[in-house]
Amino acid sequence: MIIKPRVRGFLCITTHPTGCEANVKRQIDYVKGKGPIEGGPKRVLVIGASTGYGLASRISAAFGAGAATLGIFFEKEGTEKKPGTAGWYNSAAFHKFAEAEGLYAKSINGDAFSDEIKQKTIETIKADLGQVDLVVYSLAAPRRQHPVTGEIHNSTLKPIGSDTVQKGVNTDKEEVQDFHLEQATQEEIDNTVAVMGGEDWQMWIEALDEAGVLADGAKTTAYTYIGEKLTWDIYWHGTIGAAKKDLDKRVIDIRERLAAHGGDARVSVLKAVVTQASAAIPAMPIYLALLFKVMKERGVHEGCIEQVDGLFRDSLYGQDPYLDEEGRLRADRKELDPEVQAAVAALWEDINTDTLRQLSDFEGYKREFLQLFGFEVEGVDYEADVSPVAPIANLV
Ligand SMILES: NC(=O)c1ccc[n+]([C@@H]2O[C@H](COP(=O)([O-])OP(=O)(O)OC[C@H]3O[C@@H](n4cnc5c(N)ncnc54)[C@H](O)[C@@H]3O)[C@@H](O)[C@H]2O)c1
Repeated sequence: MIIKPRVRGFLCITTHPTGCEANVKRQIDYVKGKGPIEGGPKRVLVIGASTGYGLASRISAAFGAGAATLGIFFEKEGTEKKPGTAGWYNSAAFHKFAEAEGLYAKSINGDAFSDEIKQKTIETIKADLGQVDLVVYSLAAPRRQHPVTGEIHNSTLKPIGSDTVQKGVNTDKEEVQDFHLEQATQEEIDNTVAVMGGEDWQMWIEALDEAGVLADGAKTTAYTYIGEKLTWDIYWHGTIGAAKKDLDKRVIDIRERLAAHGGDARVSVLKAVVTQASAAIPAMPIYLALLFKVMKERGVHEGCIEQVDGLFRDSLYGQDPYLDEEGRLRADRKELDPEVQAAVAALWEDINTDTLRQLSDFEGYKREFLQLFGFEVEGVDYEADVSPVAPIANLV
């Protein structure tokens, strides 16, 4: 089959297996090029392991620290007629490369919010690894069925306290528009916290700990974004920010639990990057296009793998971690550099449909967006026939 991109809003409904494999390979090569991660983890569980920051975490652990990895994700397999999701192909490629180097890799495809998948994970760890010494929590989901109440919570991306008008780019028409965003109701805030807050992270750690599968000294981290004034209305001060603040609350108990066995729990703050999750956030595409322009000009542009590889080396397993006053690990320092933020803010003022391409790196944003789905990846022959059926070796 010849597969071409078909973009619908913030999604691309087709994916390219060869392009996804090339993306994974590039990330592996990046990590290997940096050399081994001193004192890195050896048995790692990654929840949300198939795309974005979770995939980069799995790659950093495996190819930087030589770790055995167990990955949890929710993806769709391709058929002869229809491509699967990008995370499926990424994982198939990850398994292929890991196994070629003799690295243990197993994956579980299912709903990480459920008790069933937590149990399956625990059984797999017991059978194969005994225990794990790092748990990365990198889920980004639009909904969650609560395992106790059975209730389905849907997350929303809205401001809190008042309606706002936010400049954004209509990615279909490629026009800059004002988007009117209605303030969230309390119910919407609560539902977003239920999906993207820390309860599920805490449930995971409690279940793993009670089953005795966390090694002495085990660490865990969950990822967050804070950003600066430009995105605060929609992010940090909005519904998703409320969920992220819940991580900051929950981490205290999680840390206490792990500290009892010499371990640690941290929220890690990562920079804004293009992922399937961030493409759905209003104002993020335009912010990213401006941020790319400014950070590329300064030679400090980074994507998922550069961020996570740095987080592992400098902070999670570094001698002198970048900690903030709240005890979070910070990998977003270059994005929040006041000079970078001031430059983005100045461009933001002047951006409109006519100046979109001149003032921002919208082309770079679009390319990275398509690359998430395996398109526009260098060195890939998109005219070549490709099978959408790609098995994942060692799927539990
Ligand atoms: N993208 C950014 O700019 C950014 C910045 C800082 C922090 N973060 C945080 O990083 C984390 C990961 O986000 P991302 O941007 O890499 O997202 P992503 O969409 O690329 O990845 C989400 C992952 O979660 C998995 N997943 C979703 N629902 C699931 C379910 N029910 N069961 C099992 N797996 C499920 C997916 O399969 C995938 O592996 C999030 O906490 C996000 O807030 C993202």
